[in-house]
Amino acid sequence: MEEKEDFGYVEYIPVKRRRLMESQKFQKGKSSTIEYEFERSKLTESNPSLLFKVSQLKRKFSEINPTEQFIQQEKELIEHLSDKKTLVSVSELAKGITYTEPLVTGWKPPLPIRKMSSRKCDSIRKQWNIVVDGDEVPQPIKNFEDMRFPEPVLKKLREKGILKPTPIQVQGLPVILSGRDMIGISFTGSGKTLVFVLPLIMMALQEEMMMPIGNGEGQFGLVICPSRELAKQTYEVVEQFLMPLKENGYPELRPLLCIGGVDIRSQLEVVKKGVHIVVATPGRLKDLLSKKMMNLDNCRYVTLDEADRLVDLGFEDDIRVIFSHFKAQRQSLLFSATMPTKIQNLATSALVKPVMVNVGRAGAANLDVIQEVEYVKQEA
Ligand SMILES: Nc1ncnc2c1ncn2[C@@H]1O[C@H](COP(=O)(O)OP(=O)(O)OP(=O)(O)O)[C@@H](O)[C@H]1O
Repeated sequence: MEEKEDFGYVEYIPVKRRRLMESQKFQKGKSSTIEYEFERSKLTESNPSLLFKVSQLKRKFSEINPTEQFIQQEKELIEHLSDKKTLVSVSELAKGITYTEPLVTGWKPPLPIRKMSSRKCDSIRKQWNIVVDGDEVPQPIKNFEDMRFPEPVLKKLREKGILKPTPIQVQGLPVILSGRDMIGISFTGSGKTLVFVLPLIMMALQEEMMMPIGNGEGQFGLVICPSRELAKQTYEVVEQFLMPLKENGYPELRPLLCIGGVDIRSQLEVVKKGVHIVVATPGRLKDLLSKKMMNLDNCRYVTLDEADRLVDLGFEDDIRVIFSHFKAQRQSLLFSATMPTKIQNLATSALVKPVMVNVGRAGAANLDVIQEVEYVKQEA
């Protein structure tokens, strides 16, 4: 009985599988090499290997001169490298959070400056060779007093012989004090350190007054530098302004220099007491964050100093890891001497409605500028 039933049984084959079997029958007899080539070319189109990309680039560049080749190559490679990478934290990515509005600070310039017309602002910028870009750019301010720094800070500036702000300070300080994200393009020695250090100290003071940092708690502000030397110099500038504030009855702010080559235990001792401001190089900072010896839970202000060097030295991935530790929106500042595509990509992914302040020297080395050298015969 059972046998009879089995004999008449026709197994049901789903339509999808049937189609597949039909197509396999059809494909039989065709050369397997052709199939393989076809599949391979499909794969190469959708996900080309590095070797394939390089051979394509080489073919493309054989017809253009070496300078154009270099610029084109750099552009293409940067595009491939920076395509999908963004500077946001893991939790932000997971929750689909994107910030659309800048942070608000309690800082406001005096009324006459707030009332300054945009024409007047433009004429000041022109006079100081400042180029700006962005929405609702805060007014430039031509003296430190109107920036409303506390007296101990103003006194320290005077002691250092710093009487009038430099162009990047005239525009950069009001932008940052008002809470905006900023891209600062300036050359070495333009006075940019104070542009991010002074608002950092003001912000940390304000936060400490509202909610003091407890033992073992993390910092309000972070500066990331490409070298230990630069980090040390920046840390010293921070210290110079914290001292007079403390002496004049302001809350104590503890800074930390977080760099490689220094005994990690001494850095952890400072962390235990709770730190307000950290000046770091990417490697050591990433290390401490990954080992959970430090966190960015309270951090709401971050500066990437010399961003072009940070990228050139290969710290881009470390910076991404560091940014993945943020828990909330922060004010982000990026300083660079040049603005090649890779820095633009970094800025776009990290900043919210940024203001760009450019006081770069005319003719400074830049990817958009082709520099040609012509050799001439010396006349007798
Ligand atoms: N407004 C100012 N007036 C006079 N001197 C200033 C002013 N601002 C900064 N300085 C001084 O100029 C020097 C260079 O400033 P700073 O280090 O901030 O420049 P920088 O652009 O950060 O340069 P670098 O790229 O070398 O770090 C410092 O000694 C600083 O104290």
